[in-house]
Parts: sequence; C-alpha cells; structure tokens
Amino acid sequence: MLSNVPFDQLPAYKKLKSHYKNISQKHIKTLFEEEPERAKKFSIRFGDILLDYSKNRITSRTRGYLVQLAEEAGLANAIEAMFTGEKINATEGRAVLHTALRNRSNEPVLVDGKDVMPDVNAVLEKMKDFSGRIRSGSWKGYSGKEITDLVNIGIGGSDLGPVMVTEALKAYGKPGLNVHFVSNVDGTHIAETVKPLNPETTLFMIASKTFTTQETMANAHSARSWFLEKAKDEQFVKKHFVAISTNQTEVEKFGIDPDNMFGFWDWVGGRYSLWSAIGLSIACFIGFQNFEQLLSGAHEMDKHFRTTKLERNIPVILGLLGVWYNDFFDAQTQAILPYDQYMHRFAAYFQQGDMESNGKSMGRNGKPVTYQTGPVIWGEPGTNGQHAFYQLIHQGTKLIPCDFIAPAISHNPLGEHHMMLLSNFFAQTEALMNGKTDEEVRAELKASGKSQEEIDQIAPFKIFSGSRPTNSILVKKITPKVLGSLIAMYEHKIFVQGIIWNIYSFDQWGVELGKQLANKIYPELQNDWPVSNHDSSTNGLINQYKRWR
Ligand SMILES: O=P(O)(O)OC[C@H]1O[C@](O)(CO)[C@@H](O)[C@@H]1O
Repeated sequence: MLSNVPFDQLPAYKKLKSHYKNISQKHIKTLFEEEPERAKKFSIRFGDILLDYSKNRITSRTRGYLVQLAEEAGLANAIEAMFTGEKINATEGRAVLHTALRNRSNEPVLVDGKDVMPDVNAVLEKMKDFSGRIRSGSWKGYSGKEITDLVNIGIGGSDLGPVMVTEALKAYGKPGLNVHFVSNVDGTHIAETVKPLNPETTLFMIASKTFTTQETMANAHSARSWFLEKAKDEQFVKKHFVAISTNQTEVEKFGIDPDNMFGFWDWVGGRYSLWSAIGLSIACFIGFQNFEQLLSGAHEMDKHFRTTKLERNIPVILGLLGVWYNDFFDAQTQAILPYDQYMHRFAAYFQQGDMESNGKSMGRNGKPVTYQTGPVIWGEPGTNGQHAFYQLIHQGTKLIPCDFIAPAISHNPLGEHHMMLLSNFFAQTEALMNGKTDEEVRAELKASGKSQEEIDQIAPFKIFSGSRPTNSILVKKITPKVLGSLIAMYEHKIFVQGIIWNIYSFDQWGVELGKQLANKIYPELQNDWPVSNHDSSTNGLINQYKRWR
C-alpha cells in the first residue's frame, strides 16, 4: 500500500518552505564561491553516465531536507511495492511492472502469485526469432521478396517510444531496412508514409495495447486497403501484418493470424511499454542483441534505483530537484535539451512519459491536491534550441530548470563538429549559472570603444541575472545500453515525483473525455444537417465546417 499523506502536510515540507526563504536569494555563483568543490559533492557517476547537479540552487542542507521529504512520503516502500508487483496503479487495479520486462536477472516477479518472467521471456524469444527473420531476409512477402520497409502503426505509448529509440539509435540501424511510424488519424500521415512504399516489401506492425484506439484502427484499416489494392488476396495479409497487443480477440477480428501476434500484459503502461513487444520495430531495426543491450541498460538503472541510498540515487535526486523548483520556486516547466541530433525525439517522448503520468490534481487520498504537480515538459536538441528559445531561458521572467544531455563521443565524428557542439553544451550551463553583471557588461562595452552615453543606454539590456539552474548529464556515448539507462532514469524520476505529490502516476483518465466527445461528434459529421445541440461556439464551428467541406 502506498501512503497517501498530502505532500504539503509532511514535516519536511515546512522545513523546505522556510529554508527556501534563506536560499532563494542566493546566487549559484555564490554557492560555488562558498563551496569550490561543489561539483564533487553534487555529482553522481553511474557507469558511462555522469550526472553533475552542482549548478542548482541547493546546499547540502537543501538536499538533506529533500531526502527527508522522500523518506516521509514513503518512497523506499513505494519503490519496493512497484518492483514486487503490488497493484500500485490502484485506480485501474493493476501492478506496474515495466521493470520486469527488462529484468535480465530473471529472478521471479510475482503478480497475483504467478511469476511473470516465463511469459516475458517467451515473448522476447518470439521477438528474437521474428526480428532475425526480417533482418536476414528469410521472412518473405507475398511475392517472395524480402521486407525492406516496416511501418509501425500506433499512437501515444505505442508510437513515441519506438520512434524515439529508433531515431536515437539510428547509427545501429540495418542499412536497407527502413522503419516508418504512422500515428496521426489525419489521413496525410498514412498517405504520405505509404506513397513511396511497395506493398510487396512492406510489413505493417499494428501496435495497440487495447486494439480499439480510434486513430490506430483507422490507420490499420487504411493500410490494409492500400495493401490489398495491389496484393488482391486476403490470404496475403498474414505475411504483411503483425499485431502487438494485449487484446487477442480484437486482433483476430481484424484478420491478423494469432501466430503473428506479440502479446504483452495489463501491468505494462502504454507510456512504459517500449521494453515490451511494442519495441518490436526497435528490435528489427537495431537487431535483437542491441535491443537486449537497451534492456540491460535499463535493468542496471533499475538496480541502482532500487538499492542505492536516496542521496546517491540518480532518479531520486532528479525527482527531488524537480519538486524543489516546481513547488518552492514556482517553476512551471522543465526543459530537456539533448546535445545529440539523434536524440531529437527524447523530449517529445518524455512529454507523454511525464505529463500523462503526473498531470494529475487528485491526491491518492481522494482529495484535490493543494499544490503544483507535474510540470510542462519540453525541449529540442542543442544547438538548434539556442537559436530559438534559449533567449527566454537566459533573460526571460520565468525560471526554467534545464537538463542538458550530451555524449562525449559522437557517432559521426566529422572534423571539429563534435567539439563545437560540446563547447556549446559546456558554455550554456556556465552562462546560465553565471549570467553577466552590470559591471561586466559596462567593462565589455567600454573595451569595445563605446561612449559613456552609449554604455548607459545599452548596458541594462545586456545584463543576465544568471543563477538559472541546470543539470548536466554527460555520457560517454549514446549506445543502446546508455540509452536504456537514460530512459529508465527519467521513468523513475517521474515515479519519485508522483509518490511525493501523492498522486497516481500510472492511470490516464484525463485522456478519456476528449475521446468520448469525439466519438459523440463523429456521427454528427456524417450528414449535412446543421447541429444545434452543443454550445454556440461548437455549433458554429461544426456548421461552418459542413458548409465548407
Ligand atoms: O496502445 P493503445 O491502446 O492504442 O493506446 C495508445 C495510447 O493511448 C493512451 O491510452 C492515451 O493517450 C496512452 O496511454 C496510450 O499510450
């Protein structure tokens, strides 16, 4: 059982409130002057990952109070409850066991008294066999040709993880085997994706936990029609369509051979499912061995999370820092900024991971929370972001805690590119911390030959307050293993915050209302009669649409 005490009633919350008053005016630069060895004190090394969180507005005392907060929120018990298959997703009555999917130790994990590992391993074996056949060319299409193009059709958690990972690990992709992803119900997505493809060499993976999601089923049916236009014979569907789902009945209804179905279980949340059969496109693209490395990296992070004391525990520290800014500094957002072009979908992936998990306002005690919960997650790769939105991070009125992520070794060591990229990575966190004082600005302007009048006019605009908090996550190289650890690190960070905020992180009821209303409106669009049963705005928009279409 998870505890359910509102976070602002925990004793450490009050301590942090008054501590905040003392520390909030202190510049991070001053903290470094007071403690020149901060970097050592506030960094954690984990294999090929180094987290340096010293450029934050914290002291050892802050960390102590934050750790106390985690203890009082019952974090240690909650971690055990998750790993041991307790039904901590109480509003859906489910266990939360994405960690079992990557449990490389193979130690039993029980749900309702049954070890899930044999089933997990059986699906992995099936994925190994299938991905091997696709990659070797022994899986043939209906006309005897090898498969060259895989199209994953899914949305949300059945899309974002595979998209992000296949992009992040593109350097490991098999030449000649292309992966495509269709998610949007906008017909443009499927139409543009299949345009250059040949049905003889294309295989569709219909990825949907429920196999009832409107977008995915519409796209799957359109893909089937596109395929049959050329293949003609329904019998060929089984060579070109596989399903990834928990719902065998619906899979069979669609006409997919149950032999071509890859199962998973209700204890795998959609946004935590890339480790399951949902990762089939990943396994095909980077190869099963690399997929296993991805799982291993995540498993290593799981062990770290489960066994390391809280003040040395990476996901715990990241989670607590997030709480510190979200609830004491009133930061509204959190930026994730990878200095790695391959990681360009990483922030988008964790938009779902974090915002669908912790975008909740009802406490586990059934009462609305009286404090801020999940932040808005956003970000783009550096250095592109620098030329787009960093202005606001440096000089805007909002406090935006940022995670900077970069690999020391590039997959494309082209001339000096990587050194240039990393000089920006290092420079940005330093600049955000130090800022630029009035004095420094004036000295600079003077040195450039400006008159006193010009200096007085321009100086105020060139001042940077600094003290803008960042975490630096420097990794050796983005390998499948390192990526697996990074993803698991953020997953557990989200978990830590959900526990502290006393909310349920593993349901997503908020997505339902929009779905219900769309289903209600859809039949109203199927005729040309004006509607009058909604509010005047919705009626007006629907009727204008009907006049224009
Ligand atoms: O895999 P399914 O069942 O098609 O659901 C897709 C997505 O829809 C959601 O339920 C809501 O967006 C996500 O949690 C899930 O990842």
